[in-house]
Amino acid sequence: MSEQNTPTPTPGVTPTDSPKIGDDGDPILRIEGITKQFGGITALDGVDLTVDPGITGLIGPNGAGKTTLFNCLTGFHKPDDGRVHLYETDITGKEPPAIAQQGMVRTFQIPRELADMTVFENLLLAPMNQHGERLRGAWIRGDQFVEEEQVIRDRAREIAVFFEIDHLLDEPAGSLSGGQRKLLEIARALLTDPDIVLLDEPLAGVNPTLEQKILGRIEALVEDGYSFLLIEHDIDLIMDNCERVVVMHQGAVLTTGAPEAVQSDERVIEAYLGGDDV
Ligand SMILES: Nc1ncnc2c1ncn2[C@@H]1O[C@H](COP(=O)(O)OP(=O)(O)OP(=O)(O)O)[C@@H](O)[C@H]1O
Repeated sequence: MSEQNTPTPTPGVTPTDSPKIGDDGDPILRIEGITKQFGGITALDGVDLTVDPGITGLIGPNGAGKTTLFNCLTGFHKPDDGRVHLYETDITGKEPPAIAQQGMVRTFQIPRELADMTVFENLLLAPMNQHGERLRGAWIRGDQFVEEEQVIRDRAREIAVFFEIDHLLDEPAGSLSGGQRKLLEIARALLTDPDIVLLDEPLAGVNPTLEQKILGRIEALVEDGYSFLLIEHDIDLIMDNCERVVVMHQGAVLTTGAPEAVQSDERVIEAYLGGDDV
């Protein structure tokens, strides 16, 4: 990422009691043999993958299985076979709130905000839905118990400032532009205090200025110890902004590696030229 896109990191985004793990280089995610079928369609055909700290791009032609993998990792679909470990914890088959409590959340291609509620109310809902130890710890400052709702409200405001949507807090979420909805979606994910966020095409349909803003925020969050797995169809954007790239094809991992290596891999070129658009 270019320096001009780098925002000032906002300390308030990083919870005081939740050190981001991964400095020692251990993988965040270990995915072993994940399969998923829909009727006669094999969407995932034995996905093996480790995801390291930082920002990892996930690419592949249409129908490669990227979104289905996100769904299987975050509990929205139950895999038919295989295991998923988040750090040392086996999270296979758990429900989304339980996986969020363990430290992994996802955003959706089509943001899922509640249109009739305000932006602020939408932000408050995210952690309220994720009651658990991870957030509860943040409510204790020293020996003093701070009322949970006030802490959540404060963090919601901090994160809104960080994503520059604080001027919209009282607006109905349904009145936001497409790009602002994407910012709200990521902000909501951050409020659950994750270690890793799975972003499903967060930049699709976003204008270039906002795109750079979102990328800048992600970069700042990575510096703060958060990790991201990012589905994106704009290959140049993935190559410019990701430390590692995973390529999926026909329900399996075709290859992983540094952007330059992946870009020049004949199998990757063939997969994309083989029919589908990027
Ligand atoms: N709920 C579902 N029911 C039936 N088939 C599904 C379902 N979800 C996904 N599929 C099928 O599984 C395969 C993988 O789809 P998936 O959406 O995971 O691919 P993708 O790589 O995310 O594609 P795209 O880049 O177009 O979003 C496709 O053949 C798709 O039609």
